[in-house]
Amino acid sequence: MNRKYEDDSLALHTDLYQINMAEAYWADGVHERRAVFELFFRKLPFGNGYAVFAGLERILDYLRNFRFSESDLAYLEEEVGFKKDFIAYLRQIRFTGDVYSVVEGEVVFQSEPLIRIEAPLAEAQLIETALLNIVNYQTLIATKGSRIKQITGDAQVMEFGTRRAQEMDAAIWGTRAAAIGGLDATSNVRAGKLFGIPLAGTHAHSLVQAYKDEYDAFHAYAKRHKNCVFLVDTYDTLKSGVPTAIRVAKELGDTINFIGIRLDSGDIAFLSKEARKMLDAAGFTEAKIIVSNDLDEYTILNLKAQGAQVDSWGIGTKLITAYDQPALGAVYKIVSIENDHGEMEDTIKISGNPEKVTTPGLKKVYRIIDRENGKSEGDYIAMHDEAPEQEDRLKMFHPVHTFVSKFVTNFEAVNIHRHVVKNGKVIYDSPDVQEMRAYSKQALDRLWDEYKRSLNPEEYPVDLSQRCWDNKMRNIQEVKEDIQTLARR
Ligand SMILES: Nc1ncnc2c1ncn2[C@@H]1O[C@H](COP(=O)(O)OP(=O)(O)OP(=O)(O)O)[C@@H](O)[C@H]1O
Ligand SMILES: O=P(O)(O)OC[C@H]1O[C@H](OP(=O)(O)OP(=O)(O)O)[C@H](O)[C@@H]1O
Ligand SMILES: O=C(O)c1cccnc1
Repeated sequence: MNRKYEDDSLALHTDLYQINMAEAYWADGVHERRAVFELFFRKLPFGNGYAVFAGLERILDYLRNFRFSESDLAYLEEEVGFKKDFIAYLRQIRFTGDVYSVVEGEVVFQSEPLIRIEAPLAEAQLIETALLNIVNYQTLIATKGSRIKQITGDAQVMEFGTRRAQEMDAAIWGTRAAAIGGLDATSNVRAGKLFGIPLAGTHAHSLVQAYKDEYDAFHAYAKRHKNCVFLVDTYDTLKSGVPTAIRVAKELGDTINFIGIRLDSGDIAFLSKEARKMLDAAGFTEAKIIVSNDLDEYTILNLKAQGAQVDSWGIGTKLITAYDQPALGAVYKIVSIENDHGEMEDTIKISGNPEKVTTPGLKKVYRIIDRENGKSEGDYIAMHDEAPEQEDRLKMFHPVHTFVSKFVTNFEAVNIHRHVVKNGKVIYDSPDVQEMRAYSKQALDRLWDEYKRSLNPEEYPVDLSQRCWDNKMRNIQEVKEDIQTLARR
């Protein structure tokens, strides 16, 4: 397409209001003030007891390349109406701040900062939308993938969703996120190439229809493919598909690896049990039964309860589109800003809903791990200069229902963030997706089962330190007093 402005940067992948705010900061001379922003979500998705973080690699790439291209600047000036002096400022802007983030595959929870940005105010503001865009989607899909994997256990799960994803970017990054969450393979070849995710796949009904009958289709496929999975539901699964697959597998013997069959319609529980009997009776006891068709963790759980004989699951639409909850709802909030005297000052956003009141100040998040059993007791948000790892006894209390509290002893307090960008330079090398997936599995092993069940899990504690809580209350009080003073004027 012949566009007037080339699509050659991601700097405009933002909301107009971010640029408008940056202009106000710049015109007022406060754009360079140090600011701290936190990215977090308030409610776990899918009614799950945890989420799996994903998106960091793309964020780092975005920050590394953050700059307004000449076509961006031309567009902003010519079409949106920004003035030349501000355009000149935008021309030279780069991301020069610091970023602290949890790693991809990390198990994360509600109301805790996943990413902390410490940067000049205007820079931190301009990157908000892209960061949220990336984390909201990727973390959502990684979590959905992890939820599915909790139900399927060791059985192979393949990601089949590209055709149904919300466009190409979603397919690619969603596939990657699903793999981080635990999926074993993908049918998306580009995702295999880019991220090293193992590829898997069978064939479609069109192959059978192109040859008219299953016998010829399976033979044609087997001529060029050693590993064969035959799709058996084009005409009649039990009368035609399965018997033909068995016949072709017998005829071809050792010349192929008859991996098994795929079922893609009908009553999966019934058909899989019948197919299993037929395969076993024919001597193909090792042949696998692969199923697909609008599956998600709920159908899979139900199918397993019905005794479905399934070795491998192919999951598309409901995973890649996060069908039952299309948005994570992560937000990006300022918690501290440099004042006129060059000191950092906490800032708070008040809301009638206590869960929406932000927690001010520069903070760190610790995972409190029981030294005896290695399990996570909860996450603990403390002011940056506290050192919970040096305490013997830690009081943990619910940030809203403060009477819910407990003391922990004999624990390890692990800072869950890594310093990933320093003075604008990326200092963290993302591991490959398979490592992230393994890391996520390990992180989940440290969670009690009560937090991992797919239905009505227990709420994992994400608590504030006493100082953090006191600081929050003080900030609320100060805002109230300021409002009263204003009202008296
Ligand atoms: N035994 C079962 N118990 C519960 N759900 C099942 C069972 N078997 C299949 N399903 C699910 O029921 C839904 C059936 O959908 P639908 O009626 O559209 O499929 P179909 O008519 O069999 O096949 P298609 O329309 O794709 O050719 C799918 O989500 C499938 O995963
Ligand atoms: O069902 P999903 O979880 O989205 O998995 C991907 C689906 O894609 C293919 O279907 P196809 O595009 O041929 O459509 P159909 O099977 O629904 O007719 C495949 O046969 C799966 O059914
Ligand atoms: O390989 C498969 O079987 C496949 C791939 C994409 C979508 N549905 C099925």
